[in-house]
Amino acid sequence: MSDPGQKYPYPDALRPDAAPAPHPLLAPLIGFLGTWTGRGSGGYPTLAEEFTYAQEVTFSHDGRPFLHYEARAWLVDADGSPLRPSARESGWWRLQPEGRVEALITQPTGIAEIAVGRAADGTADLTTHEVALAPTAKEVDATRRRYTLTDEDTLDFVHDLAAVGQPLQHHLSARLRREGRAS
Ligand code: HEM
Repeated sequence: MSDPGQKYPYPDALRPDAAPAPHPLLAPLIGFLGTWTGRGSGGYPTLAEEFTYAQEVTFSHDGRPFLHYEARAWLVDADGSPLRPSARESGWWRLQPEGRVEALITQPTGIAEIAVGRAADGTADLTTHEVALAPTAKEVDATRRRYTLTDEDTLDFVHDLAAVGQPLQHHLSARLRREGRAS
């Protein structure tokens, strides 16, 4: 009989050379696997001030053709000291043939996004397919998320936002470094 106390037997992998072998459809984004940390800045016309933030982003896989995505940001002061927790989100990036991506991303602010786009050679460009809002969430109409591996240890991220009556425009940019590498 199987042991009812057994742990989940299929842990996620954070590296392409770790088990399980990555699914071939992950190939365009294989360089995204791992944990990334870095700094960014952001703003929006409705906000009184620009802000600086730090972020930790993780992409992992379990051998199937999707990535598990997790991101946590916190606001920092000019010295980089933490001020308070900020945006968090997690989800699934489903890789399709020809580098097509379908991403499902949810946030504790009551926003659930489905974004679609393309991945190729260490870049991903995703735009909103649908947004679903919890009754008390802020109004978000669309986003565009661009990720670029500028080298194997550097991931640049730009996020545009159409929300609270404003047209699609810049909300965030960040440069993330692979965890464990000098910044
Ligand atoms: C690294 C990730 C992010 C950071 C650091 C960040 C930071 C901020 C900050 C500091 C504010 C001002 C309100 C406050 O102080 O909390 C804000 C507002 C907002 N953000 Fe973000 N954000 C992030 C990601 C996102 C994402 C992914 C979305 C939507 C999909 C989003 C949508 C909004 C909206 C709708 C507002 C409210 C604007 C308003 O009411 O005027 N943010 N964000």
